[in-house]
Amino acid sequence: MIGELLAPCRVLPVITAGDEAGTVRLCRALAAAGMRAVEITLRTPAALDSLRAVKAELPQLLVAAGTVTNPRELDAALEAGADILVSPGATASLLRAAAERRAHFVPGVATASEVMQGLDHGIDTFKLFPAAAAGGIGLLKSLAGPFPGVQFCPTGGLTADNFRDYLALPNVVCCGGSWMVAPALVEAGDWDRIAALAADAMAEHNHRE
Ligand SMILES: O=C(O)C(=O)C[C@H](O)[C@H](O)COP(=O)(O)O
Repeated sequence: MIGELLAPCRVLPVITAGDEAGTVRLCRALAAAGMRAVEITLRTPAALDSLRAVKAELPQLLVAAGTVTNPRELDAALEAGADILVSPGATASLLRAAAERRAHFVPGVATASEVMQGLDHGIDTFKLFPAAAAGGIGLLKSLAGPFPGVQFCPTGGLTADNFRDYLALPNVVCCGGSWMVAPALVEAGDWDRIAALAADAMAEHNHRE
């Protein structure tokens, strides 16, 4: 189910929200360039209000809350209207809370044991985090053996140059990354570059469909 939501998104831009208006503007540019989903990390004071504003202004955009690290944040993100909850990790309390709320939860994993803990809670789609540092393409290929039904959204260390190599793997449902919303681009208001990187992320190239 969550895999069906994520597959058409291809790339999930990981946004650190500065303020509501700026985040809406950024998300509008990403949507205009063809992106279908964004992840707004709960790392800044403006994150939840920004998420709420993006949901109100751009209802067609799938909005994930990122950096959800405990059940309190999970509830706050759901209350703000998040469609999906993404975490860098997979604690027992988060897995339990997400199951109780029947939320679309994508826990972060980097090992086989963490995947198995998620499977025990009925989860089959995970964020691989930190993807590049944890083993990247080689780790994903290795995990495909014991976990044939499991899909990953690798995030952390992906770039405009390598994300297609990740997307081409059969067990990768989509990729996460901040390269098209890098703070330097956002602060400089380089909307053309942001739009070009976003459009490139959505271009088909060699992605399996
Ligand atoms: O806070 C989270 O939940 C995260 O997802 C951590 C990082 O922001 C992403 O992994 C993006 O990483 P980069 O694309 O390497 O910038």
